[in-house]
Amino acid sequence: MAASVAKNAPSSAAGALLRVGVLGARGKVGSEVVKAVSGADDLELSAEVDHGDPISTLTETDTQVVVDFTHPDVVMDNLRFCIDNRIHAVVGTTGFDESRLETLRGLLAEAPGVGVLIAPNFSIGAILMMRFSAIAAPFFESVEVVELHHPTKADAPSGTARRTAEMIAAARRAAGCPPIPDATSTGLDGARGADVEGIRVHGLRIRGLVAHQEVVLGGLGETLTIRHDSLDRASFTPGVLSGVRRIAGFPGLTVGLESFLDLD
Ligand SMILES: NC(=O)C1=CN([C@@H]2O[C@H](COP(=O)(O)OP(=O)(O)OC[C@H]3O[C@@H](n4cnc5c(N)ncnc54)[C@H](OP(=O)(O)O)[C@@H]3O)[C@@H](O)[C@H]2O)C=CC1
Ligand SMILES: O=C(O)C1=N[C@H](C(=O)O)C[C@H](O)C1
Repeated sequence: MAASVAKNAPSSAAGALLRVGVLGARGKVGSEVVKAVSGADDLELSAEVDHGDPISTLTETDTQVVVDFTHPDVVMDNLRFCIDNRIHAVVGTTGFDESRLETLRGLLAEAPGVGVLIAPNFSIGAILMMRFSAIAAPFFESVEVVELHHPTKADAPSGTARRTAEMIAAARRAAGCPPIPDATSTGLDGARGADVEGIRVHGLRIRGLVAHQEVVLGGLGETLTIRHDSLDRASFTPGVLSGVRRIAGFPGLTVGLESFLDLD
């Protein structure tokens, strides 16, 4: 391990700038984060690391907080490095299931004071769309999630869709809702989408799109559609910067940027 104490006091408190490194710095979202960090008065861009660059740049540059927008296949190794080196991490990369989260909790237990935020979506509109969907879900018989993204997206369903479905399922369980009606007994595999805790999730990959989601709810003689559109990847950066500024105050694992917001 390169350091024995967490670098968990935002140095801006002492007048210095908080040193922020970006993993996936040349990617579609990472490059927007680089611009946003560079433009923030209280932050200093300490490292830009992309595929093929040495991750040790982070420790060599005394990076205090890392932002990761890379790929589901590499993010766990990146986080192992950060936690071992007592660097806080704000993670947008998707692909986190319960087993990955459990692994992170184990690693963080060995690194007191280090904070890791995993947020399936950093845009405020998407966070509210998820929250509104969970609030509405127990009031309707039917609910399904449709996510729509650019065709270069690595994973399906999107992390946002998976999390939305989990939140909806939890809200319906808590309210004692019966299973969603669906009489389908024949057809082609996949035609009804993926099943996330009893909630159907459908994925579209369409050239020209960025990141979009609809949650369609239905009851007796009515439907409600809750839709969010990220039209530009800049939509993710205010949430990322909030995470960067606050992560040191949240040691351990946090899932969802909403934990940092006052939504209740
Ligand atoms: N939470 C949120 O709000 C959002 C999350 N995302 C998620 O973020 C991730 C990235 O998305 P996006 O920017 O569109 O993808 P991109 O493919 O455009 O960017 C990923 C970048 O990471 C690079 N990379 C790959 N491996 C490593 C590594 N080991 N170390 C450093 N860099 C590496 C890639 O290089 P190369 O291409 O050469 O492999 C690429 O430049 C996805 O999981 C996506 O779902 C996206 C938008 C918002
Ligand atoms: O890959 C993307 O583009 C996005 N990924 C995240 C996800 O999988 O939910 C967030 C947003 O949908 C954009």
